Amino acid sequence: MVKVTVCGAAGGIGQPLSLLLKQSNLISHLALYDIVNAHGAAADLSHIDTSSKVTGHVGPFELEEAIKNADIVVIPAGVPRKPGMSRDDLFKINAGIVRDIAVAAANYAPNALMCIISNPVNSTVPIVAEVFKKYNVYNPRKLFGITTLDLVRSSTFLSELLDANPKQVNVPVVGGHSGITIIPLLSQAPGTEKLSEIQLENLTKRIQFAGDEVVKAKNGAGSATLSMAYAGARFTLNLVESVFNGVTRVECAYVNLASDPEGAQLIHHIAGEEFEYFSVPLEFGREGIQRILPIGKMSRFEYKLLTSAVPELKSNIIKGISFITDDSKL
Ligand SMILES: NC(=O)c1ccc[n+]([C@@H]2O[C@H](COP(=O)([O-])OP(=O)(O)OC[C@H]3O[C@@H](n4cnc5c(N)ncnc54)[C@H](O)[C@@H]3O)[C@@H](O)[C@H]2O)c1
Ligand SMILES: O=C(O)C[C@H](O)C(=O)O
Repeated sequence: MVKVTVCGAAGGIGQPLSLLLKQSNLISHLALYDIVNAHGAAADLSHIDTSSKVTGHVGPFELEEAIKNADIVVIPAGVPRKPGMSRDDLFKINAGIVRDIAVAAANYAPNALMCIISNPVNSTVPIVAEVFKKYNVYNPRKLFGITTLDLVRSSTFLSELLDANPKQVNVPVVGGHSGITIIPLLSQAPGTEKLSEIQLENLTKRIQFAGDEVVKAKNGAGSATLSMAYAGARFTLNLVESVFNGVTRVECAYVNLASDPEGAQLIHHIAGEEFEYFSVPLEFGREGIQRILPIGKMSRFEYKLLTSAVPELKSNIIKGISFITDDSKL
């Protein structure tokens, strides 16, 4: 019996993500929460002939029911970018939205695995951690910023260059989830030794700024939704398989390095600096994060990317943490 609550379920990501989750037999209850239209989305999805029950919940008064005893809470709630905006520009609105959902989760589903999609992910994940700390229910092994879209894009773009099947092309992506903090470790993917330095640089930039490609193409109507729904479902279902079915899975995600102090040490050693959150390859297990896996060998170019990413990443993390620690009402 696995209950998954999607917060922001009526949105551009929320609806197709919920559709993909509805197809899984591993989920028994799919609870859709939003401040608008979640009853309609739930009625619609509930006609699909898979075994999970679907319920809809609208507005803060129905949040408790939506989130109560959830095993997994996935959060794609909040505003998306328009052309010319950075992910950090979304902080003003999305930080409060994610905080309020985290407070409800800390109260009504303190053991849930928390999967954060809302941007800026580099800051919203620390926000959830700090809320859970204030409520004394924090387990860093159960908190994830979903960066799967960076992995999906890396596989797609690299496979185009190599003329290969994207399903057989895997690139670890570490760091954070915004521009230069996205660090694809292309040197670890077989076949990239055939690419020139310029090709590797261009491909890296394309992966780092792929979100802008979609924002520009949508021309004011938002950012990636369908590819994100695909990525979010892949991540969530891998987590369900590991935690509830005992199948070991490996995925990269943006996590608190306190989830595995030994793994964290290796990362700090490579970076030559300490930071609390980083996207890393993870092995999932019954508790959520079982192990942070080594990030492996990096090229000199990738090492430079890491050095340039750290200041922005650190400032994003501090911004998220202080949003909660400076809030005396919580
Ligand atoms: N992590 C990633 O890789 C990634 C990828 C794409 C988009 N995103 C982010 O996901 C977020 C959602 O994007 P979208 O395109 O689905 O936006 P959207 O506007 O289409 O949908 C957002 C939904 O959130 C709902 N919402 C607003 N306030 C809420 C609240 N307090 N509680 C519950 N729901 C609330 C809205 O009603 C809406 O239905 C954005 O912040 C976007 O930047 C992240
Ligand atoms: O680009 C965005 O704002 C949305 C998302 O983070 C993405 O990478 O597509």
